[in-house]
Amino acid sequence: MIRIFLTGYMGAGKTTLGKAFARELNVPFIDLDWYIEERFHKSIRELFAERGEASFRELERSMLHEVSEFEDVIVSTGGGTPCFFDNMDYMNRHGQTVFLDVHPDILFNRLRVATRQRPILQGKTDEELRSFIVEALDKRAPFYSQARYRFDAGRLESRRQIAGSVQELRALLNV
Ligand SMILES: Nc1ncnc2c1ncn2[C@@H]1O[C@H](COP(=O)(O)OP(=O)(O)OP(=O)(O)O)[C@@H](O)[C@H]1O
Ligand SMILES: O=C(O)C1=C[C@@H](O)[C@@H](O)[C@H](O)C1
Ligand SMILES: [Mg+2]
Repeated sequence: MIRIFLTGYMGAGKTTLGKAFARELNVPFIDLDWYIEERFHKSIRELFAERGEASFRELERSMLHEVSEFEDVIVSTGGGTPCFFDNMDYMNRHGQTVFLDVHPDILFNRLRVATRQRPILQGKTDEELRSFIVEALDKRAPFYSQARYRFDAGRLESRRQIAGSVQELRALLNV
């Protein structure tokens, strides 16, 4: 049985790598953000706006529990998922966990072109975004570091790099 949770900050590559990894292993892929959006027929941005973050986190936790029941699955979590409740511990008990560790400069370059659909980053200037990322990584490090594996996902900028990263991840997890 393969049940793997990919965690990491926004833009770390959870969705990109998770999708490619699942295809390689021939197991279903679930992106927790997409799963929530489908279930509630609303975007993450709308859910944040309508319910507020605290209520979103409750809902995210219950959806995490739901997808953790599946056998043979690659789950890409939301960027904040590991940092609330006992979610990290829960994932460690239910499968293999990976922290996609990416340098803040790379995250900045990836995220500055895509802040619109990410409610937490919306409306920030470049300088605000840069320091926000550094501070958030600092705050979240104690949670992300509880993942069983750490993987450098800094090379996802082309199909070739994604394919290479998939092979490296496969070797790390021995699957
Ligand atoms: N087809 C592609 N071609 C080139 N680069 C890509 C492609 N797909 C993804 N990337 C790169 O991978 C980065 C990681 O994005 P991704 O959406 O996978 O992160 P994430 O961890 O899922 O973020 P979030 O928590 O916001 O959902 C992108 O910003 C982009 O730089
Ligand atoms: O880092 C975060 O807190 C978030 C990341 C996204 O995946 C979404 O789950 C949402 O935008 C919150
Ligand atoms: Mg994603």
